[in-house]
Amino acid sequence: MQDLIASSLKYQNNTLSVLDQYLLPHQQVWHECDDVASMRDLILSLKIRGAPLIGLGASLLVAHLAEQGTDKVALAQAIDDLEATRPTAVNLMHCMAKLRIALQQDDYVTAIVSAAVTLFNEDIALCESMANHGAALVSSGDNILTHCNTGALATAGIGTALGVIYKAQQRHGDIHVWVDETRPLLQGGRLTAFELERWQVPYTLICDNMAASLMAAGKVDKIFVGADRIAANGDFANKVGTYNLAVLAHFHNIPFYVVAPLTTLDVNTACGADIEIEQRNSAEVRGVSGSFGEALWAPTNANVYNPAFDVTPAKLITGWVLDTGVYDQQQVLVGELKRLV
Ligand SMILES: CSC[C@H]1O[C@H](OP(=O)(O)O)[C@H](O)[C@@H]1O
Repeated sequence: MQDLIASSLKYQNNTLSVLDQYLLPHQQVWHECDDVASMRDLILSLKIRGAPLIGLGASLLVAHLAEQGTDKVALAQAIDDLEATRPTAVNLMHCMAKLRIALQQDDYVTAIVSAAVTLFNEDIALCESMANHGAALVSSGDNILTHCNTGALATAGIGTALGVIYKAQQRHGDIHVWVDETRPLLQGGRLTAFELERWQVPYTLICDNMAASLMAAGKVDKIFVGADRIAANGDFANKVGTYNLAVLAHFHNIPFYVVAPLTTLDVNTACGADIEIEQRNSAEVRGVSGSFGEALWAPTNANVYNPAFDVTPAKLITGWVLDTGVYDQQQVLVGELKRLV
């Protein structure tokens, strides 16, 4: 398989490597991965994360195993095992479905490798398209609020919502970003801040509970977030805390956009209530850990509610920014999204 290089995932000299996003921004550690158990651990521990990226990482591993001579039965099991790691981000299921089709071909090794490479290169192009469509919605001087991390670290390209912000900054040169730190795993404070600094985009880091007062003070002009799964009716699941922002944006009449590639759209899921929300380990809420070590502040046995995502209803969304264009509520209401796939 050819070399494939992205910000936090690379296949180089027949070796698959993952940048440990749990240790960013203060440590940059790459992990080599050549088996399903390792990839499952990397995905479950969010060392590799981001809806598009986990699908691409899993796909490259299966392609690597195929080239190494793994038999069809073991490859089918690998696809099933990887698909079962995280239930919400549909990009993973999209990628695994493509590999299952490839596995049915006579020359399944070539077909799987070709599918994995295509998925990777397609994602780069999808990011560019989303960014161009989304950047057209940004005005000079905008203060944009974003949640979690949706940049190059989470995709093979420049990202989804953060790709829009990056492209808008290239065009205007005067935007500012409010970055939700995004508890409990701090993808915003650790990863989005890291990426915006790299891109020299002015930003201000805030705790998630500060967004409301910024909106009330008129300091937020637009909100752009990513998605893990968009249902057929336009409802979507995204990092927990996204719904909070959507309700606040609606109350304050602030445009609220979801940015995602078509691989995030799941027309087989009718509405947001049908999206399975990943429940994560209690320890993530009782304290925090990362490259700095760990801190435990809650009682050791504190009961915890820790959904990784929440669901935002279509009625709170101003626009859906996809690689195919921008869609408003009226278009989504009449089923425009379903016609895209
Ligand atoms: C372009 S990434 C989309 C999505 O994935 C993130 O979740 P996680 O960090 O748990 O993988 C977050 O919800 C992003 O908005």
